[in-house]
Amino acid sequence: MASIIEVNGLTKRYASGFEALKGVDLSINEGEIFALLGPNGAGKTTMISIICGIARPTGGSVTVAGHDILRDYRGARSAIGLVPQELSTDQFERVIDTVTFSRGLFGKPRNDAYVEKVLRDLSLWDKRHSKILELSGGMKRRVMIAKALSHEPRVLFLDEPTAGVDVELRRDMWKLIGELRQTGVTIILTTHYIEEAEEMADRVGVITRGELLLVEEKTALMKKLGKKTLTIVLADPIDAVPAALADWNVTLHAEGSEIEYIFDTQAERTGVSSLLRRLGDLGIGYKDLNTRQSSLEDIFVSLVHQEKAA
Ligand SMILES: Nc1ncnc2c1ncn2[C@@H]1O[C@H](COP(=O)(O)OP(=O)(O)OP(=O)(O)O)[C@@H](O)[C@H]1O
Repeated sequence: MASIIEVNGLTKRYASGFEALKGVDLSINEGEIFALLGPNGAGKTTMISIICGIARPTGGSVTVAGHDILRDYRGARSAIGLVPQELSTDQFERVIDTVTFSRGLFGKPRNDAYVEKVLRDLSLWDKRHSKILELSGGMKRRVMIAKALSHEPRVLFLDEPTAGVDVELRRDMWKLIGELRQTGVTIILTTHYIEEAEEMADRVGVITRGELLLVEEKTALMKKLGKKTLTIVLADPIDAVPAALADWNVTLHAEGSEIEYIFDTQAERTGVSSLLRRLGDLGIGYKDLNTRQSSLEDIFVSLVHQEKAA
């Protein structure tokens, strides 16, 4: 598959001396939806800002559609549409004017038919003469996307496209992003929400503390993520995990009153029923059981641990 973005050995050290990116290598395939996942402060915005020419790298190189972001900034930038996290648009402007104007900023000749298509695709055509301030939050977000698409970019960056929006709007946004992909545009989105990546991405990259820990096909990653934690609340606390439970790799918590067992929900045998049977055999009673899905946080933690162990 042809790549549209090539990031090589990218580093960023802020003036404060803080190293926000520590040598990132990444290749984005043309036409894919790539989700960049990471906790707060991982370096997602820094990376996007560098690719989009808003921040300068300290080292390494980036090309977008073959254009080096430093040597050929204009070429690289014109291949990119950026939808920032915050709404940044003149509230008093009318929808169609702001989109037309954005196109002009990139030196593209006026093309009313294209602007109409973008507005229709984003269900904004009926609102084209409305002032931005008259629109709902969801529509404002769509105006931001329309602006980003106004100069016909080949890559669209969406920084936290659904941060702080309700469930319904989030679903609408996912549908919309799926539709945009059908038009051939490559989409890179940053998110905290694992479901967002699960719903949309072809590939997922996990970044933490300035390092890209992994880049994987979503389906492969989901297999890894299909883990749950079972908490067994014991009737009476125990001092240590009995040797007879060694096969389950359980851990003791809450001063010996809870046993935790992490299991793979995709596995043929999760080990849950045999664990409970073994507890019964050992005469260890329990008064409550609960399970929870591994959160993104858990996944990061386990990835970081794996990384350290390796
Ligand atoms: N201008 C700056 N000067 C110094 N440090 C900065 C600057 N901008 C960002 N940082 C630091 O770099 C790190 C990465 O920040 P960045 O905004 O890229 O993270 P992020 O992954 O986008 O986080 P979030 O999910 O919170 O948006 C953070 O520790 C942040 O404090």
